[in-house]
Amino acid sequence: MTSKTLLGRLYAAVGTETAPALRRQIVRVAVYAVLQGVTFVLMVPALRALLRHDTGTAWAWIGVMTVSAAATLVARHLQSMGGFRVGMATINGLHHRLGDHLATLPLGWFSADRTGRLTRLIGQGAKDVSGIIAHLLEPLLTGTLTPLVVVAGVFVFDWRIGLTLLICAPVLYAVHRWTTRLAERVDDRLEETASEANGRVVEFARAQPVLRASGPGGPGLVLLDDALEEQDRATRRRARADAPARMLFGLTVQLGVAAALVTGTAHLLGGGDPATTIATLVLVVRFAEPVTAIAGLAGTFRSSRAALAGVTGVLDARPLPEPDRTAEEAPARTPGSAVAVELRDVSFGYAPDRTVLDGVTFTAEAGTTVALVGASGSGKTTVTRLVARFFDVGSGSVHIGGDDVRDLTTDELAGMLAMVFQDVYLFDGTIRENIRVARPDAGEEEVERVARLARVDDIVTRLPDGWDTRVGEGGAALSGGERQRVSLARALLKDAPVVLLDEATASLDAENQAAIQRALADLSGRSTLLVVAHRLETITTADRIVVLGDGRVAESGTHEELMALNGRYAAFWRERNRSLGWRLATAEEVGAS
Ligand SMILES: Nc1ncnc2c1ncn2[C@@H]1O[C@H](COP(=O)(O)OP(=O)(O)OP(=O)(O)O)[C@@H](O)[C@H]1O
Repeated sequence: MTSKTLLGRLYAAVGTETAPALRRQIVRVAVYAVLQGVTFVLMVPALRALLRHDTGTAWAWIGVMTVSAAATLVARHLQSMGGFRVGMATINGLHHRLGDHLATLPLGWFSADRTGRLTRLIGQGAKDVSGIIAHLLEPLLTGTLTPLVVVAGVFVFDWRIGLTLLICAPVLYAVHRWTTRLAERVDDRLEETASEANGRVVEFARAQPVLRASGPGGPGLVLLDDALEEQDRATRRRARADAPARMLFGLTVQLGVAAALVTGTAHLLGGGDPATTIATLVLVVRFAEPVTAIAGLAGTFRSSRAALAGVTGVLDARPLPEPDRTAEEAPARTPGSAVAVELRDVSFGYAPDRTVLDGVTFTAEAGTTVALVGASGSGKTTVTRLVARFFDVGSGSVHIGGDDVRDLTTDELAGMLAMVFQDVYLFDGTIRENIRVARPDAGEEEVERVARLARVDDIVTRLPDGWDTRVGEGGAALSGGERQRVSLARALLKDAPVVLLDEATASLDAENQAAIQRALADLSGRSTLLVVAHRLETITTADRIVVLGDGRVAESGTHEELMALNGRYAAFWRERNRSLGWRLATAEEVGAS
């Protein structure tokens, strides 16, 4: 990445709030870089006068140089303080910008791997971006502006040496670009292998029960080993690529200096003024210092580039289009009353070449319970995600209360829905706080009522500090079924017009089954319930069953109607009953023995 695109991206990333402060900081650093160059240049007339034994003129120039050096020091102090200040403001600003932007992104954007990368981005990434301002701006500008001022000064004193340096500049730039590109290629590979290795380590830790069952040296360990070895190889390749790149750049700079020396010496031998030439050549050496410093920072440049790319990648993610109207123009609605959910000829695929839903049409009338049934992968969960607008449909439309979900703002849609999905997230707070998230102004009795209905009170009595027990990050202190019960309590408290429920696929214990049943009974009538149903009880008691197959609605009706049809649903039902019967029989046998 060139300095220009780095700065351009930096501007875009920090946003309009921090951009003016960043601009001022760039000016501060630029003033410092130019002053530093001017101080270097002032050395030439001072040195020339000394070489000519003209002490009076020399002292005058040394005086001017001292003033310039003092100004450089002040500028340096101001830019370094500014760098720190603007860097801190950038971290804060980026956290807010990322937070605000994330809140507008479709829920479907938050896949597991993205969420993993986001954690790193918000912590380390924001720091790395602010590091560009605090630590990279200075070498970047002093590595370009200071040498430019030096070259201009050299021109004033000896145009031949100046011209030699000017000819070297594009060569230097080309070599810098070339070596950077080479190193970037190795870097990309290193980044890839590091991500792969990180993923494998997490997988290795998470999949311990499975891996242990497959014995030592099992496939998990082999995969992790391979990933770590690949990362190791990439690290060594980078070290091998880095050193020659840096050496090549340093060599080019030295060649430039040597060319200037040769030009100067030739001029001297041809009868040029020795004082001016020698003083100018001393200045040339000054030209090399900041330029060479840039090469030493190549690695930092590249990691900053990666951090910036990560941040801009998130900030560039497109939010779902919001309707172009004010809150007052929102469709009128009776609060708390159930509304119909309708899918009209909906087609959708996660990837363009793979259709998951292909012309799905059905209606869940207001206040009814609709069970979505179908083979694994038939798109049941996808239907609920489209209703909640995790993604927008490919074609067709989804309506809630008669309105296309795309015509509702994110807040309006969120206000109408309660979601009880399998991957329930609980905040690291108490259970009470976790339920209350659904409706912060709910009274104490109401919270306790819904907790009883979802049988959260049973969980509470088992916990060491009862209601005040913290549940750990993500609800780690609770089992999956218990987390879902807290989530059910949230849905009950929210009393949303539409409730989307993804029943656990794993067979539930009696307590969790009872919790779901009571919650569903409480919600039915008051809310429209769309349930990805796995339990036979939920399915048979639903007002309507929608059977998905081959991306379409294969059958739809009540349990009795579908059984009479003797099609896909009847086959599914017989199959489920058989497996359930087998399980019950086994349980009885176990009990009898
Ligand atoms: N985030 C995703 N990205 C890409 N493909 C996905 C994603 N989520 C689901 N799919 C694919 O879409 C298809 C439908 O998945 P969906 O989860 O809706 O099925 P389901 O009927 O709910 O399955 P199950 O009963 O096993 O939960 C599957 O082939 C699945 O692999």
